[in-house]
Amino acid sequence: MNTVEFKNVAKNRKDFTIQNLSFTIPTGFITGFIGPNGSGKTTTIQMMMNLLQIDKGDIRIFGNSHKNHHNKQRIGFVYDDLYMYEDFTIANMKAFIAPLYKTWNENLFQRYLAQFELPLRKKVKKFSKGMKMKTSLLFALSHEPEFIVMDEPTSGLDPIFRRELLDLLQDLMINEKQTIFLSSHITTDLDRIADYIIFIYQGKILFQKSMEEIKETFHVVKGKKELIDDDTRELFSGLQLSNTGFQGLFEGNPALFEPFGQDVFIEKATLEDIMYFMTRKE
Ligand SMILES: Nc1ncnc2c1ncn2[C@@H]1O[C@H](COP(=O)(O)OP(=O)(O)OP(=O)(O)O)[C@@H](O)[C@H]1O
Repeated sequence: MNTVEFKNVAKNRKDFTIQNLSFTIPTGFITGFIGPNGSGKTTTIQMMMNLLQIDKGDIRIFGNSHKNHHNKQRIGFVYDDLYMYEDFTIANMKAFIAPLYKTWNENLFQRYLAQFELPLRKKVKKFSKGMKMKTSLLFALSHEPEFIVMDEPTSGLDPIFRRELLDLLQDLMINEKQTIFLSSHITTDLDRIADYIIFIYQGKILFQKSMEEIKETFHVVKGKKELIDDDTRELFSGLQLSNTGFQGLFEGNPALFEPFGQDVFIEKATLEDIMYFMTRKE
């Protein structure tokens, strides 16, 4: 079952185009959304949250149109821009936000407030970036959403809280109905917690795969430069040549390289390797 379905979505911005964007977010899993700067992650999330009009295509959330305002009750949206609330304190924000949600859980709010060590009576505009992210997370989680959407939640967080956040997300998954979608540059975070990865580059989806499949099929192959010719070059999704050697990203069964014996060195690719090689311009 899918919580979200994008079908052939198109959007033209000034110098940026998204065409035929199709992907799904499976229910009950953590899906990571990766791509280099400016590849369209925030644009995609804004379209999903109906903050940005789409030009063409169809977006479904919980099987409904993404414009259905009842969806909001069931979604927790986390982002670090709280510009609407700059002059509010967390106490003011709660008075405003809590009544909007039928499923508001005050005990949970108090628990996260203490856990995140946030001040109740300080103005949001005096918060650091990390504190704003924590505040957004606090409100998103306190109404017990089925679907949590996070745009770069770990950027601006110190490594200790980043770790805590990732642990918290994993704990949330114990309740199997929950679905999490998060964009991140920090691919090591996703290596740790994601079940699925969607990779976007220049407004196009390069792939959507399970972490298991990624770990099985993507490898970095290293060896001497002489091994690269027109035929072997074709094997790689991205290649880096130095004076003496090469490194390339290979997708498929690495047994293919067995005949090369000690002449090549093969290791499993990390998400960072995959992003690096697949977006390399030779
Ligand atoms: N308000 C806007 N009007 C016009 N173009 C925009 C606007 N916001 C973003 N863009 C353009 O859309 C493209 C995609 O940006 P987007 O923020 O979606 O990428 P991203 O993958 O989230 O990047 P990052 O990782 O840097 O946050 C960029 O070329 C950007 O210049």
